[in-house]
Amino acid sequence: MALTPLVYWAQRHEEIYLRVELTDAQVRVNGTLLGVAVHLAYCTEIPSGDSDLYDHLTCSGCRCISAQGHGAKGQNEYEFSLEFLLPVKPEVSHKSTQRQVNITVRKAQRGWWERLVVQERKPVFLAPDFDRWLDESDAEMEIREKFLGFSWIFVNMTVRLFIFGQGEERLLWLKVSHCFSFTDPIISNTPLTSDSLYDTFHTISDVMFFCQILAAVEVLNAAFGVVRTSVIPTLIQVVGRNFVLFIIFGSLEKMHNQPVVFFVFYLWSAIEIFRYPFYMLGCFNTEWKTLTWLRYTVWIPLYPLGVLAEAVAVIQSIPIFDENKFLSIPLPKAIGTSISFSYFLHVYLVLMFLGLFINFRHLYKQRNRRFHTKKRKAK
Ligand SMILES: CCCCCCCCCCCCC/C=C/C(=O)SCCNC(=O)CCNC(=O)[C@H](O)C(C)(C)COP(=O)(O)OP(=O)(O)OC[C@H]1O[C@@H](n2cnc3c(N)ncnc32)[C@H](O)[C@@H]1OP(=O)(O)O
Repeated sequence: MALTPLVYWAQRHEEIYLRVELTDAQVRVNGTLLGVAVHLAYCTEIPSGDSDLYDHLTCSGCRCISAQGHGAKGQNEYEFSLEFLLPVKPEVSHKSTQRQVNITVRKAQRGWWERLVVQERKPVFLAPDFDRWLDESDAEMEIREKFLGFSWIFVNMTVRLFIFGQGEERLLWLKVSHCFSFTDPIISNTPLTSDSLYDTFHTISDVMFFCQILAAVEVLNAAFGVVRTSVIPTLIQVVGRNFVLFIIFGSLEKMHNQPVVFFVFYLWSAIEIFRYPFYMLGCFNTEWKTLTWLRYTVWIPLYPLGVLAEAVAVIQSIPIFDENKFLSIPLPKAIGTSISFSYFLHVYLVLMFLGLFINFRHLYKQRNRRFHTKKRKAK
């Protein structure tokens, strides 16, 4: 008689994770012993007979899953069936180890399920997977905090620009030309500390540090498949921003009063006030067309401008790193000098434009995928 293994589960908005405890499990598919694997079948109703019958079944609204394993130890057969609360997609991915089988099932519709199975009393072999467990509120809190942080930054900077910018003797073009002055980063260091363009770092940096540390979670989310996004573009985005924030601005006091900080922070936050609400609505299966359009369009001018502003910051920091030797690599006394960090910054400038190219292409594809799929569906 087949035994029922312990099955642990957790969910995200798009996926269900099942962890089947099946020590040394081996599985037969069509009679062949495949080693550690799992034999899954979907059906619209719980299968009554041999689940091999359901092996290649594809259905648009699958509701249940059955898995069958063959344990090497004691030659036990293992089997379980679950009838999901809501439909799931027919594709399934699974990974087996010596101790367990991890199964990922995609929900047919994004959303948070109140429980996993149709019946209100959960089967005895089913338990929450506390290693991966997230409440709906946990999943949304992270986006909400980043959104609130970036909104605060954006609104604060806009208000300060209007209030402190008024009555200013300097003309804006002069400020911008200061921002783009590569030769003497100290020129604009001293005057007008009340000017919003010059004291951005002091007023905004704490919140920006907080938001960008939190943004590192986006890479983990992508890497562990919590959200449907590519790891490389996310990594480039987070590493690129954090390099400028922590190394260029954070570690160099002389950069703190540079107007370029204003432009970089403003451009970064300008996209996030659309991106995070777009993700938040997505969590509730809701779409607001204007917001979707803004999320997938505003980056077109913002991304190149953002990278350009970052490049200006990097170029402005080069003479400072040369002067204070911070992060330079000391060489043996016989050679008697050190390798300045500015050499790395020159290489980084090239990497930035490579990163811009990769992410621009990624966002362009995301835009096409989003709008063209929608158009096809509408037809
Ligand atoms: C290897 C390291 C090398 C380092 C080299 C460094 C070089 C650095 C150079 C580049 C430096 C760039 C610095 C940045 C500058 C700026 O930011 S300038 C300002 C303008 N910026 C932008 O416009 C970029 C904004 N950022 C992004 O868009 C993303 O970070 C992205 C990774 C670039 C793209 O996002 P992505 O997630 O891939 O696309 P989406 O279509 O939005 O999402 C895909 C699906 O995933 C869902 N989703 C994603 N996140 C969440 C979430 N947190 N919660 C819920 N859902 C989420 C999303 O809804 C999509 O799902 P579907 O709707 O079902 O498709």
